[in-house]
Amino acid sequence: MTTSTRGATKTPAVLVLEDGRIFRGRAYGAVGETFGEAVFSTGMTGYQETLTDPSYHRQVVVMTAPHVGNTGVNDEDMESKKIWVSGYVVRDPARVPSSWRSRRTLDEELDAQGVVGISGIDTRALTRHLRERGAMRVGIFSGDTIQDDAALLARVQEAPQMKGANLSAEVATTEPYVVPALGEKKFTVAAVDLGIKGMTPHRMAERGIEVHVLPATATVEDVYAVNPDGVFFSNGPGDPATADHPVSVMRGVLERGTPLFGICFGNQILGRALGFGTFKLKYGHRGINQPVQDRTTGKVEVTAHNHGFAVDAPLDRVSETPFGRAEVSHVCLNDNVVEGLQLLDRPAFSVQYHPEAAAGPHDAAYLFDRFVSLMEGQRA
Ligand SMILES: NC(=O)CC[C@H](N)C(=O)O
Repeated sequence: MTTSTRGATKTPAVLVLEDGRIFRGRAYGAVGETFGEAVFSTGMTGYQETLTDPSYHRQVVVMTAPHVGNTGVNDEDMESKKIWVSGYVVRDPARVPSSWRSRRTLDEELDAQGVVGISGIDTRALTRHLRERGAMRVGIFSGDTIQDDAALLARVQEAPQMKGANLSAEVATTEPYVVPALGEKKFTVAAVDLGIKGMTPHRMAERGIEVHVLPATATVEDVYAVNPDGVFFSNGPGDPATADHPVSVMRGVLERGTPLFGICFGNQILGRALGFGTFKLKYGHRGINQPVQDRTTGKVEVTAHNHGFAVDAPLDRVSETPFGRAEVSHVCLNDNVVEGLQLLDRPAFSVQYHPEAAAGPHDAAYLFDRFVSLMEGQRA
């Protein structure tokens, strides 16, 4: 058990939404100011994985779970080397975390990494506001950065929008690296890192895959230089409409007919490579309790999500694309948003959600096995 050395801070903090709504609370984590897109996550657990998911870069995450920090921070559950959220909003922070794995409090960790947060606000009212009005820009200000409300609002309205943001290069590795297969090596996969979570190569390694993680700037030649049995495109932050380079690399992979799998941003890139559009959802899907139907089997799975954009593809028919026939393989049962795509004439598929399950239920783990089957099929 770790007890906070910081204690419950009394430093005032203000959260200002771009439409002028204001919430007042207390500083949580670092004291200062921050800006981003306000989004809410409905996960009751898994805050460490959320905070370190690079797809949250430039987003201020509002937790709908009222009590956050209960299990502190451990050294095992990070999905990348640092916290990527640009701000963190909680209602009631745990003062004394309790877990045998805890090493520090969440408050201390946020402070150590310079992440500005706010606590003690009505996160339910804030979430309802975002649900009605849509995701929007937000600023959090604490300590000396607090000015009069009009001045703070003007600052928020100057902050960059998420629509049109090209962010993969800001989070992805700059150097290639290899995640070795666990046990016998059966396949080699080139994984294009657009903001990859650590659990994803691990899930492949568990299946005998040696994963060559490549920078977001990798070319088709870089991908084939590792002599891959399959190619993977990762999750990542930003607007998929800006991801022209990965789209052209993916088209090169589809032309060659190498088995291909994409997750989240990777699904949006497959959508674009096939000629579909992408669009911004009103407030997105974030959490670990989202129902999805696999239309190829009819089975329903409960899944982890983190996306603010989606693919615009027809649900009711097979589409003709430059790479043959394609269909929507998965759909979200809450709102009919496209959650997966598959090609019928080539070994390629993707999902909009997170089968790596970090955090989240493991219902969708079969998708990694599907990728393995495609690679086995190619060898047969
Ligand atoms: N997790 C992801 O890959 C997110 C993809 C994209 N940035 C979105 O918000 O929809």
